[in-house]
Order: sequence, then structure tokens, then C-alpha cells
Amino acid sequence: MPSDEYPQVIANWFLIDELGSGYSGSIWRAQHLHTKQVVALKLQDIDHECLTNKFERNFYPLLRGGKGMPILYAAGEEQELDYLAISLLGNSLHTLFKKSKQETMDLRSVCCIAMQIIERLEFMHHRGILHRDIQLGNVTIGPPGQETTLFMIDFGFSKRYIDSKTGAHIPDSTKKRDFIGNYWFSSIGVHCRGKVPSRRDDLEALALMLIHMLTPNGLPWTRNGVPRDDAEHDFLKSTKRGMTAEELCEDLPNEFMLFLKYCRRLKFAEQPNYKHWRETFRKLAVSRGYGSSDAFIWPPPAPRVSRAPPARTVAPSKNQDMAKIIEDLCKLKLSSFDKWTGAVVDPNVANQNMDNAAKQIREGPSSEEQIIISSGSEDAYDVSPKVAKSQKLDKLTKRTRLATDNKELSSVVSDFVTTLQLYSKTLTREGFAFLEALHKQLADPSVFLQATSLRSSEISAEVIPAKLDVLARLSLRVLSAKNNAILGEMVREFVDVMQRGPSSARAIPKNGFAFLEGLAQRLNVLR
Ligand SMILES: Nc1ncnc2c1ncn2[C@@H]1O[C@H](COP(=O)(O)OP(=O)(O)OP(=O)(O)O)[C@@H](O)[C@H]1O
Repeated sequence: MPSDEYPQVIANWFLIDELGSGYSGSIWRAQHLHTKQVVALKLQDIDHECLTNKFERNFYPLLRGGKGMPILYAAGEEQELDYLAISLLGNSLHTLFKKSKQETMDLRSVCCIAMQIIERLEFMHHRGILHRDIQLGNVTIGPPGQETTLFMIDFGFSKRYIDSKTGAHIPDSTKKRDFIGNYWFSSIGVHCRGKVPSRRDDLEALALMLIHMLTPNGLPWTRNGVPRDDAEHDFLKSTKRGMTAEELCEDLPNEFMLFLKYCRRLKFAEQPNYKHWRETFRKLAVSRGYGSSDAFIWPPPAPRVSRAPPARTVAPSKNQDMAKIIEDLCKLKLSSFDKWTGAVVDPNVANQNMDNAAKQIREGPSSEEQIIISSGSEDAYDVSPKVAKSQKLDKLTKRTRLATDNKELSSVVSDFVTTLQLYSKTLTREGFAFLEALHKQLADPSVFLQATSLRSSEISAEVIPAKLDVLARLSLRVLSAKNNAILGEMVREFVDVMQRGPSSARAIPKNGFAFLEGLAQRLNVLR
């Protein structure tokens, strides 16, 4: 029901419920009394200090026909209210993101948002219009049947940047202007330097919005909420100005940093290369195994792993990386043996398998067997996972590196097991990186100070028995391991055995999970 502020019916539109409200007024789901058409009715007091509805209505005809552009069905004034009847769309990204209670949005969704909004901006710019207020609340999903298409809304701050008569770009100016846009995502030039907005600023705002969605707690200057006075606003601006693209994108795929830098380098009247950046985000999505579609699917469905995931041959540089990891593991193994057990180990025997694996990977596939390393992208998802397996594993690796006690390590190992069981049981590059970090943590004397000696019988049993035997033995031994050094050795042995054979053998079998679960349990006991 409408509040006391609004009548039940405005110009034959019956107000059903409020969809949202903002600076200019409020938006209602409304139905026409005669045609029964249902629309979003945007209401604004006619004595509002900034009559954005009056500007906004001029842009709909110019944008008509564009994908993801709402249609204006009616506009007018009645009962002291200015109204716009526009296409009724779905929830805004702001609402979806808030409701999801996720710390960050998943990478696939963000890539789709990037591809689609770049396309919307290209269309708007092509029609000579700047949006000038890019933010999560101004992008919605489509109505039922079009939910995977993103729509631009709120053209209250939009502006023509091409003179309709001369076709010329609006002139730049050195005169400082009043700020138009939003605190979170408006570009540094427009927000902090008072520059005239142009196409580059719409794109920079998009870049900041994408980075915001991928950053836990959001962009640094959004964390204190909306500024309440000039001092807080100045502080916000100085934080925004002070952060480099590298700092903002430290933990993100490189593409986001490059995109932000590109936007910031564009000249005032320069036409952005929309296609290049759409394709860049498409390639990023493909490289992570999400496919090339830009359809925005919300909520991101759980991954569906195909029965026969397509294997990917690793590029030479990736081979080098993997070989390095394995070589490092070899070194760690030896040092932990020497330091912590005092046991006499013949490195030629003990390291044989890992050295071979490193060599094989460095030199490339043999004729009979291709060396294939699965990455997060190996899982063939028909649809995007809510949070990609690779991202989850990366986070777990970070947590492992930061862990300072067994309790935390135990919880990380449990999460590792859950992640593999939820997404796919194949040990990917990120999975091996996690195990490497775990091995380091368990073997690191600065963190774990229990060093009881390992009986030589426990070592001599390691002469490359069949994989399942090793895993079965590990799953039993882990339950009685006396200290972290022994657990570290078991992790090393687990990695070793999982590295053997072709990639098709990298799915963790039952005994492998029994070992990991036992490891989590044991770490909890050995606090
Ligand atoms: N056409 C629509 N269909 C469905 N919901 C809509 C529509 N237009 C707006 N909304 C909802 O209302 C909210 C506010 O809309 P809008 O941004 O157009 O208003 P505003 O007063 O200009 O807001 P702001 O001050 O935040 O810019 C949106 O975030 C969205 O949730």
C-alpha cells in the first residue's frame, strides 16, 4: 500500500508496492487501471530541488531499441508529482548482492557484468549519451524471461556529450565543476578533480564497480559509509586518489588492474575500445572454465561437472611453474627430514619420484602420455559455480600460509575437503598449491615446535608402492601421527602419489579423502 505521502492512483496508475527509493523520489510497481499493464512508476515531487525526472524522460526515446534499455511508456505530472512509467525490471545488482550475503561476488558473474555493461555503455555512447551515475543500484536484471540480461536504469544524471546539430564532442574545460555522480564509483577525474565527464569516466566507474564486487569489504573508501560532512567527503576523495590501480587490484586477476589503468589513461574525447575489453573479460571467463557466454545467471548455480572433462595440455610456462613447485617440494622434503627427524635418507630414492615428475613436466609430454595439469578451468561447468573452485582453493592457500596453530590448519583442511567434494574431486593446480602451502606450514619450525624423531621404518616403507596402497596406509597412519613434522611428511607423500600417472588419475579416491579428513582430525588433537 502507498504511504501517506502518495495517493493510491496517479494518472490511472494504481500503486502496488514500492520497489525502491533514491535521491529523486521513489519507484513503485504500478498497474494501469484500464490496460492492466504493469510498470515501474518513478515519482518525484514537482518542487524537488533537482528535478531529474524532467531530464531523464528525454533520454528514453534516444535509447529506445537498445539491448538492456528500459522503455518509457508514459510521463507527466499529476497531484504535485512528476511521474515516469517505465519497463518493470528485476532486482538491482545492489539488492542481489546484498541479499546474497556474500563477501564478494563470484568471478564469473563479475565477468558477465563487465561484458554486458561495456556493451550497454558502448550503445549509450554511440547514441551520444553518457550515463554519469554507474553504480550497483543502477543496473538491474531483466524482467521474467530476460533475467540474464542486465539493464541500465536511472538516467537522471545522464547527459548528451555529442552536439545533436554539429555532431561535435562537448568541449573540455579547466574550470572546476560541481560534482555529479556517486561517491563510490565516480572517476577520480570527475569526483576529485572536478573535470568534465566524458566516455572514459563511465568506463572508469564501471572498472571501480567491478573491483568493488570482487574485493572483500569493497573498495577502501566505501567502508565508512556515505560521508556525513565535508571533512569526511575530503577524506574519502583523498583515499580514492591515493590508491593506485595495482593496490586496488592486488589479489584480483590482472585484467581488472589493466582495465582500470586503461580507463584512466584515456584522453577526454577518445573513443574507448569497447570490443577489446569485452573480449578481455570473455577470455578471462573462458580461461577460468566458465565458458564464453555473458548471460548473467543469478544466483550462480552450483557447478555441474561433466562426466568426461576436457583435458588441457599445459602451456610451457605453466609446465615450468609446476616443475618449480615440485622442485621446491623436493627441497623442503629433504630439509625437513634432516632437521626434524635426523633420519638418514638417501635423496636419490626419496626424491626420485618427485624429481622425475619435475623433469617430465619441464621437458614436456612424452609421445605415449601427455602431461596434463588440470587447473580450476578443467572442470567443465555447464553453468558457473557460485564461487569458483579455483578461487576457493586460492583463499584456502592464503589461510594456510597465515595459520599459526593446528586448530586453524585443521579447519582449513576440512574446508579443503568440502571444497573438493562440492566442486570436483580432481586435484587441480590450485589444489597442489594448497598442499604445498600446507606442507610448508607443517614443516616450518618457526610455527610448529614439536620435533620428535621419525622412526626409520616409517621412511623406508616409501618405495613407491601402488597409489591406492599408499593412500590406504596414509589414511590409517595419519590418525596416530605424533607431531606436525610427521604430518608434513604425510602431506608430501600424498602430493607425491597424487602426482603420479596421467591427469585422469588426479581425482582423489576414497582413501585420499579419508587421509585428508584424518589429517584435519589429527591437527585438532595435536594442538
Ligand atoms: N524500472 C525498474 N524496475 C524495477 N526496479 C526499479 C526500476 N527502476 C528503479 N528500480 C529500483 O529502484 C531503485 C532506485 O531507482 P533509481 O536509481 O532510478 O532512483 P533514483 O531516485 O534516481 O535513485 P538514486 O538516488 O540511487 O540514483 C533501483 O535501485 C531499483 O532497485
